[in-house]
Amino acid sequence: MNIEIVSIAKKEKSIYDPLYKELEKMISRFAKVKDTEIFTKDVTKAHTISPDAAQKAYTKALEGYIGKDFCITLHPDGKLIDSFEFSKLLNDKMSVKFFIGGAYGFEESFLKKSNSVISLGKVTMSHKIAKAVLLEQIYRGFSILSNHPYHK
Ligand SMILES: C[S@@+](CC[C@H](N)C(=O)[O-])C[C@H]1O[C@@H](n2cnc3c(N)ncnc32)[C@H](O)[C@@H]1O
Repeated sequence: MNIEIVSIAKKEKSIYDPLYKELEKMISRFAKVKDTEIFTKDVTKAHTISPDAAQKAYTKALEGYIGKDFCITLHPDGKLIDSFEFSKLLNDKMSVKFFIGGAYGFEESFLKKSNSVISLGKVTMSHKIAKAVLLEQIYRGFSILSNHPYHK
């Protein structure tokens, strides 16, 4: 199975990189994870204009990715699900794409194009922390599906 995490984020070194690597290694027995970070010139410019302009720029930057495969968008106001429901989203899929937004989140039209819009909890996290939590839930989800003791 292939998983791609597409984030509105600058391609730069992060203190979380070793954690991402470790979690991706754990997941690798179940799926291959591709980590795609996108931050276009339009996004940089839109950030100086308004939150609406920023959201529109995110949609434009991500339009080549949404609509292909099973698309799951992470959004603080999305459907609050537990790890068992999360695991069902991974079940029987060849390719899944997860989307993590920028500082201003997603515009409604982008959310409507997603197959599923989920919340990882009622708190708002930075995109970098959201990616770490997402990776851990992906590993936990596969552990649930394969009855591996990690999830207990
Ligand atoms: C800094 S947050 C954006 C906050 C923005 N005010 C909003 O309402 O979406 C950046 C990204 O991290 C992800 N994120 C942060 N907290 C989340 C949560 N509790 N559940 C799901 N995704 C979350 C989302 O993809 C979000 O677009």
